[in-house]
Amino acid sequence: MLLRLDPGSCRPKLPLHGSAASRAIEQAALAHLPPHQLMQRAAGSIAALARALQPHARHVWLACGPSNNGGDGLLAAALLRTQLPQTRLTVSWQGNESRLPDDARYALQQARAAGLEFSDRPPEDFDLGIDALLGLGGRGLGPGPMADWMQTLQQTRATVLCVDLPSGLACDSGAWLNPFAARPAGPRHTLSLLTLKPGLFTADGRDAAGQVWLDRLGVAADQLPPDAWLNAPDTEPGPTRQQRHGAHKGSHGDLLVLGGQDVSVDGNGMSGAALLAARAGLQAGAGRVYLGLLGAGPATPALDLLWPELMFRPAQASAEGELARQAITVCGCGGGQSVRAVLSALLEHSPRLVLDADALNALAQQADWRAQLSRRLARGQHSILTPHPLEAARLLGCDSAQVQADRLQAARELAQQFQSVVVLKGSGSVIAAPGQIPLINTTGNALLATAGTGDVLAGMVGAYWAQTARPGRQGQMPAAMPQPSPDSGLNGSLSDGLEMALQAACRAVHQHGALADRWPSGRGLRAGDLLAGLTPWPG
Ligand SMILES: NC(=O)C1=CN([C@@H]2O[C@H](COP(=O)(O)OP(=O)(O)OC[C@H]3O[C@@H](n4cnc5c(N)ncnc54)[C@H](OP(=O)(O)O)[C@@H]3O)[C@@H](O)[C@H]2O)[C@@H](O)CC1
Ligand SMILES: Nc1ncnc2c1ncn2[C@@H]1O[C@H](COP(=O)(O)OP(=O)(O)O)[C@@H](O)[C@H]1O
Repeated sequence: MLLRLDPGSCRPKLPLHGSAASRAIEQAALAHLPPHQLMQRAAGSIAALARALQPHARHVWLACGPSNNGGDGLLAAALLRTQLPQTRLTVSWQGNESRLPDDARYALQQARAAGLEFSDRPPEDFDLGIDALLGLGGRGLGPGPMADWMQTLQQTRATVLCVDLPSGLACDSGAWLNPFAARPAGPRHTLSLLTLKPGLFTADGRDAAGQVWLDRLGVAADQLPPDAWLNAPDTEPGPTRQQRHGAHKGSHGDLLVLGGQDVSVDGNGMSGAALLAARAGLQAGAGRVYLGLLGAGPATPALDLLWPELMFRPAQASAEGELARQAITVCGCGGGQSVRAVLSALLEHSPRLVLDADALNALAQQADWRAQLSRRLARGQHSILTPHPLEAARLLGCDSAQVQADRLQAARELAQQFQSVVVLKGSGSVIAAPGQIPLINTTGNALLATAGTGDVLAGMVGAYWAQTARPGRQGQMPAAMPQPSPDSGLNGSLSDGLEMALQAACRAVHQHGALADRWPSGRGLRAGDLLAGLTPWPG
């Protein structure tokens, strides 16, 4: 059965299996099925999707590689020959007949028996291209006919259907291994077979894959634990605040935002970043939002005229005093070097701390703060880190290309090292918690690639967390909080406190991306535009 995956509405939470698990599931299935049955199912599914995508195609080009991915394409071509008698089909095949796996050899025989037209040159004109060059076993394409075909498939304005994975996309990480960019010119679809692969949803994967489809080929994928889950927080509307009556502003949690370095400090004024985070916190439903601007000078505002609900407080006194011990604190947005003045106190006292931007950069510079952060969980204090790839790289002591080469691993490593929930931002944000299977977010797009959207996210994370976890209620799951389901990707050993942090992060990241996905096409998106769309937890 074909399943179309729509970002933002993937429910229930779907498991993602990397190459090793996918191969193990494939081997187990092959052992119980008659010869060639699995590949026949794969070919049937490819042919069905090809017909659905281009029902009136005049010319279909199938580029087929040297092994089973190519076998899928060859067998689909044989099927399409009988299913689309009026359509011209051209097959380009590259491989060594003496080294073909059994299924692929059978597929080549079927394609030849069907009387298909073979050509080493892509047709001048085609309505549908099928990329069946490399799948699970693919490496980057070196120079040669396959690389030329792949480039044709990237440059064409015709629809392209990738079989299992776009050729040369790393299944486990979404890293694009080819020397040319993963930036298709035309509409693109990927039909993932048997399992959904993590690489389709993060790093270069989303550009390379386009619209993702899944066919499990009649094989259950629950035999092996997944390598990741798709992030699908419960978006069913619960009772809205209008439908609840007993609450007061304290019931919705307090949020303290510390950041926004004043321009007088070193000429780098970033007050706007903290204002965005604080406004986002208010709009995402925190009951009370306090704002401490760092490095305040005589001209530092003490009032947000557009959002007078925000309460201004001296930053350092708040970090060291009662407020930081009670509230959820979001620290770092536009903090510059001034963030150093408050970080140590927060790491010591704050029960629930979101660290973003310059707070992460400061941590990267100072080993004793990193050690302090790592010890917080054991002391019952919880932390959420929201790095973009460069901030993650600074924390890990590598460069951002290395982070992007394996985002899942980078997020897992950060979560483990700092005993924190981690949101590694960017296309396909990865959310990880210590010892847990990470999640990949499906919402969001490059409209968010503009200054300040990360500050809005940090405020949202803080606000959702404030509504789910309040000091003094530690260990209790509020009624509004969806309880972890068996398929939630969270194992039983996750403490309630960490679970709440993880759920707040998952929900915030999902909603943040969904706002950009719903934004009218053709209109630019400023970070501040996101604010109007924010809703409190859970309504
Ligand atoms: N068995 C079945 O019934 C089913 C199979 N299925 C399908 O099989 C796919 C997995 O098949 P697969 O394991 O044969 O791997 P695939 O990706 O086709 O090729 C790997 C080969 O290519 C070679 N190679 C790699 N990179 C290269 C490069 N740059 N340039 C040149 N050569 C390169 C590599 O060479 P080597 O690394 O050994 O030197 C190796 O020989 C899976 O994605 C799905 O589509 C499903 O439909 C379910 C049913
Ligand atoms: N191409 C993209 N696709 C999806 N989300 C993106 C993309 N680019 C940026 N984002 C999102 O936008 C936000 C940017 O955050 P960040 O880099 O911290 O910006 P800033 O510090 O300017 O606020 C993150 O939530 C990130 O995941």
